[in-house]
Amino acid sequence: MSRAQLKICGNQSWDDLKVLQTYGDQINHVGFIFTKQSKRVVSAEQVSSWLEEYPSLLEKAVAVFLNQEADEILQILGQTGIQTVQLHGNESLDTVNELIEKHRFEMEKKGYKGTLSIWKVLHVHTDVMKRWDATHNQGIEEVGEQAFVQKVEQLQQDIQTWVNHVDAFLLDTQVKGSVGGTGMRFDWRILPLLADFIEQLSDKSKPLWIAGGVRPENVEELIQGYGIRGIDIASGAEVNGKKDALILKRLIERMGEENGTGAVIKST
Ligand SMILES: O=C(O)c1ccccc1NCC(=O)[C@H](O)[C@H](O)COP(=O)(O)O
Repeated sequence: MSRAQLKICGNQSWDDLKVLQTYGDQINHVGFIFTKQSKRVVSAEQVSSWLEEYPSLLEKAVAVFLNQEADEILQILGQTGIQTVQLHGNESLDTVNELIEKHRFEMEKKGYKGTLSIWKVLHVHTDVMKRWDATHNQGIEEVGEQAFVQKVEQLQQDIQTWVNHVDAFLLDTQVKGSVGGTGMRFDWRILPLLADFIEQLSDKSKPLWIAGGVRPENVEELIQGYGIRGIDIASGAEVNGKKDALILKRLIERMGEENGTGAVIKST
């Protein structure tokens, strides 16, 4: 039995990292966002100075990008030393392959061994699930269910496309007009259909992270109810845009000491 894993994303300051350090052992990954489209954007200079101060965070660090060129991503990785990237947009397989190749070349040139770890984000739109729910309640099942089934099939197709090219999947809420870090959850009833699918395709070895509106009040539902083993939070650990020690404490307490089977995707 082991704890579900925790990633705290969108860290923006020394103060945020100081708060995270208090719970260092319980936090498996810390995320930094390098897209200007985020209100939580940080620069490579800032992050490398923070990681110099807190070197134990380097191996936990995840660099988040949104539809950026391979060369820009590589430059930021080179400056910060981060080796895990979260691709949050509609990046193509070509971009990912270019990224992997160029990263390998750079590492070899420097005589380093490290390999790049790639997490692909898949977006679950709030609208489709709401429509499915609403039409179900009104008994017009066919239209709503069709939209739901189409969305599941599309996500399953995306999983199939990416499964052999990435190290982990992250599901996040897609809200019209926003790109991430929305603080809104998607309809988690879709989870078994996607988690089981990933499990079948990847022989249980592909971690699945859930983001979007997770907070202390609902994290148990994800872990106990859906067997999820990777929890990703930005807004749900903040007060006025800053990471908050009390919320983190509550979150970690709610996640429990030993809260599952240790399977990364889901317990069966
Ligand atoms: O958080 C952002 O501002 C953000 C902006 C653009 C792309 C990604 C972004 N966040 C990445 C994350 O992994 C967040 O943790 C995830 O979106 C969940 O956020 P939240 O619902 O706020 O917990």
